[in-house]
Amino acid sequence: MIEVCSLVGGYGNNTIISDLHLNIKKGEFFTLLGPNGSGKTTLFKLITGQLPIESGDILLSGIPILSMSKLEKAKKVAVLSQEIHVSFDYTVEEIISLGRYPHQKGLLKQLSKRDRDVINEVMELTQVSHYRKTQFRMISGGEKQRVLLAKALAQEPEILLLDEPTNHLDIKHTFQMLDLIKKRQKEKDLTVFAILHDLNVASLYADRVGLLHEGKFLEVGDVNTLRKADQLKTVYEVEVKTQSHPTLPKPQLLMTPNYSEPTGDFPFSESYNIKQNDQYIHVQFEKPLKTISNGVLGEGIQWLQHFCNFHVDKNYNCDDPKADLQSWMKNKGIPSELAVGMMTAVKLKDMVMMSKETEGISMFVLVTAGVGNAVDITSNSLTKKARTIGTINTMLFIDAHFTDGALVNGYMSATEAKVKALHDLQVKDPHTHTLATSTSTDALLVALSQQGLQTAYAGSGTVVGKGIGQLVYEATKKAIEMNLRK
Ligand SMILES: Nc1ncnc2c1ncn2[C@@H]1O[C@H](COP(=O)(O)OP(=O)(O)OP(=O)(O)O)[C@@H](O)[C@H]1O
Repeated sequence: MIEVCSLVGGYGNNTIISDLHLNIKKGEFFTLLGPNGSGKTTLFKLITGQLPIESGDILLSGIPILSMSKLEKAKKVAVLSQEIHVSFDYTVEEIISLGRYPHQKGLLKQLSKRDRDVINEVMELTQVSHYRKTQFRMISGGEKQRVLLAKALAQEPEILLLDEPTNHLDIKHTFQMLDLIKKRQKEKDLTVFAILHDLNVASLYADRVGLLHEGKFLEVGDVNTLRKADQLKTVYEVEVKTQSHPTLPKPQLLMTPNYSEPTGDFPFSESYNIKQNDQYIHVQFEKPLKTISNGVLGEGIQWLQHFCNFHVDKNYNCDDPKADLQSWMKNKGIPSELAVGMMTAVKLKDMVMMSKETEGISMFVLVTAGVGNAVDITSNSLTKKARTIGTINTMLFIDAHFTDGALVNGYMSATEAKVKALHDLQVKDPHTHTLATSTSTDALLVALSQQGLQTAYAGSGTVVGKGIGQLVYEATKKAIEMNLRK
């Protein structure tokens, strides 16, 4: 649909694009990426015909652009560039009507019924109908952008060329505009070529991306190209870390500024405060800790500062435990967006706290344990809703610096230690009478100060993993023994 072969172009003697090849398929959403000055706009202008080609070819729908008349091109291609040139006092509707010009017939070039239908449709689509009679110059930059997109769509093009279409838009309108273009791409098999600066937005919408570097493609590929952090560092000269979007299989990039707050090590053992009463346990740190947890609140991997375990009645009706925890925390002045929230029917005075130092790494753990809902995870029987007191809640705090992998390792080590405690105490699944491996609603958090040298492993083959194992084992065993004695 768009074929670029051995393209060379630029400004007079200043060649910017050199020997560039690109093939964009019909119905594809292609995004051109690259740092300032890499040649994106120059390539865009070569494709739109605003700049003359020095050598090479550009074919649109199989036809060389040099052999296309202006009208022929306007029937196939619509352009939305950054520069807004509207010099007359047109209304919004009049501007959009200009998009129908290539399709109008006869000398008088009047709008037909079909033209009017298309104009109304694109106005509805871009949500600009309500200012159809307003002067174009009277609307905001973002609204102008939507009107110009409506004009481009009114052309009913096969190819849509966009130079930073979301430049003046806020987040809501950026996503609204790209959703709309995406919908049009899918419904009308529209081919989209877009320059975007925001790599994360590009990752969410593009089928393929091209990374332009000094007038040449460093790589053209699907959005997973953006997972290559080293390549992005070469091009953009910034440190990036690629992560996956939480709900979509798409990469998202996180930048680390060269500037960082002067932190300095904080004295771990003096930087927290524990509040414990019949209602709740609240561990508060002076600084956020990197935390992995399956808590009702604060789940996944996050930087968090408050760690809470709330007591509930054993008949507690947990329709919306998240909302309950948020409101309880609000009452206590705890910011729930920075907290892990757990619940237990175990009496909180039976909490066990233990600490340990392993090869200079300090750690401490808080465990509340009930085993009424003990489960053998390998058995077939599925436990119904828990009716008795029986949850093991574990909060483990470590003064160390773990990679994300080590964080997962640490989580495994703590879990393995809990299972060993259950086995050594011969806790059984009441349904199968086999040894239990957990209770049906256990919660665990492992929180790290992220101070000192980075550790990549924290499994059973490491000193820190063993330390976690021994500490969690001792504390869990003691907490279960207290519960069993009741
Ligand atoms: N009108 C011009 N005359 C001469 N050189 C130009 C002209 N416009 C751009 N250039 C040069 O061409 C090179 C590429 O510019 P271009 O605008 O294509 O980059 P870009 O990737 O679009 O950058 P940005 O992200 O900043 O918009 C730059 O070195 C620029 O100085």
